[in-house]
Amino acid sequence: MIEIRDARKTFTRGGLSHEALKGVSLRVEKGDIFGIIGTSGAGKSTLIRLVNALEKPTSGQVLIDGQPLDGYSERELRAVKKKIGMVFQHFNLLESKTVFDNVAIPLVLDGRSKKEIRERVTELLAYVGLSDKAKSYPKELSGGQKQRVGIARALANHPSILLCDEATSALDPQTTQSILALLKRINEEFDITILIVTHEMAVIQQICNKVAVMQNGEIIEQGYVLNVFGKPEHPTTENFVRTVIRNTIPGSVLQDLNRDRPGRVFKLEFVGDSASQPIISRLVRSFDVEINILFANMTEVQQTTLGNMILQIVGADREIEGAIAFLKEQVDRIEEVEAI
Ligand SMILES: Nc1ncnc2c1ncn2[C@@H]1O[C@H](COP(=O)(O)OP(=O)(O)OP(=O)(O)O)[C@@H](O)[C@H]1O
Repeated sequence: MIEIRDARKTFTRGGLSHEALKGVSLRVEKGDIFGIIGTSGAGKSTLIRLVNALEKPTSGQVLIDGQPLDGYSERELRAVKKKIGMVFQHFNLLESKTVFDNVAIPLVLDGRSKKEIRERVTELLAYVGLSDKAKSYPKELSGGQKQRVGIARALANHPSILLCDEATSALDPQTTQSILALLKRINEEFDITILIVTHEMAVIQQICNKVAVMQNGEIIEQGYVLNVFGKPEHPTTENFVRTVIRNTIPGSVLQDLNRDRPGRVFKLEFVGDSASQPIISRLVRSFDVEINILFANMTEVQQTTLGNMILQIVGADREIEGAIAFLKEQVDRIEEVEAI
């Protein structure tokens, strides 16, 4: 379990100070895949560096399994850090060492025997699917393979926490998928808590169960991924959600629509079961209206379907009002799109 309590971090350079974290609090429970998303400079990396004690907060506390990091001696802190694996955006592999030797680094530093190292590295390379690359050098690997080496190295000491700083940002979409699948498998099979920093909402959507959105050194929204995706509160969160769940139509379409066939346009959102109900056919059977579906989309988040639809309702005012009242009962959110 990771807990951050009102952490502030001020960097001072050349007489100028910058507050990178302005009182951040969050709690990552055992077994979570917790995503931190934010634009560049939001403070994400600084936050993750507090968790592995690469930085100390200017004020506030970081607790691992209930114990504050600032309460440990240097020696105790080293033991705690051994239980925290780190995966980096640019892999941070040693180019002069083979894949085997890169994965072995934490074990060598920990003073393990040659036999132990050989067994553990062999096991890890098999786990990440790179048994045949043990003698290769990093420059002979693809980006995805390099990241698998980075992940194997991070797992070497049987950590209970894995920190991933933009672990897929340097990879193409297909490789990103396979690395995310590997992280999810690690979380499930070894019960490793994962804290993942990213600027891509698709990463959050695919593997995280909880998310915190950061902006200018603050957490502006946090919660279960399904809730945040279903009902983003802050405009920045809404913008992030819209990068993976689109729900807009071009203004020109709206303009043509209202000129050719005046009606009212609504955005609907469905969560879970309501996404699979035949709501539109019930609507046209119950009210004397015409429905023009302009956009429809379904996305899966945490094994739950989120649906979005934009539709135009044409008909007499009274019928449209009846249809809106019906929709309000059936869908999770309804919002009128203003005419242009
Ligand atoms: N060691 C440092 N010295 C001075 N300023 C720093 C230092 N580390 C980070 N900062 C500043 O703190 C702010 C937050 O940086 P941080 O790297 O945590 O953001 P980020 O959200 O991870 O951004 P990115 O996605 O671009 O990495 C930035 O304005 C950055 O310039």
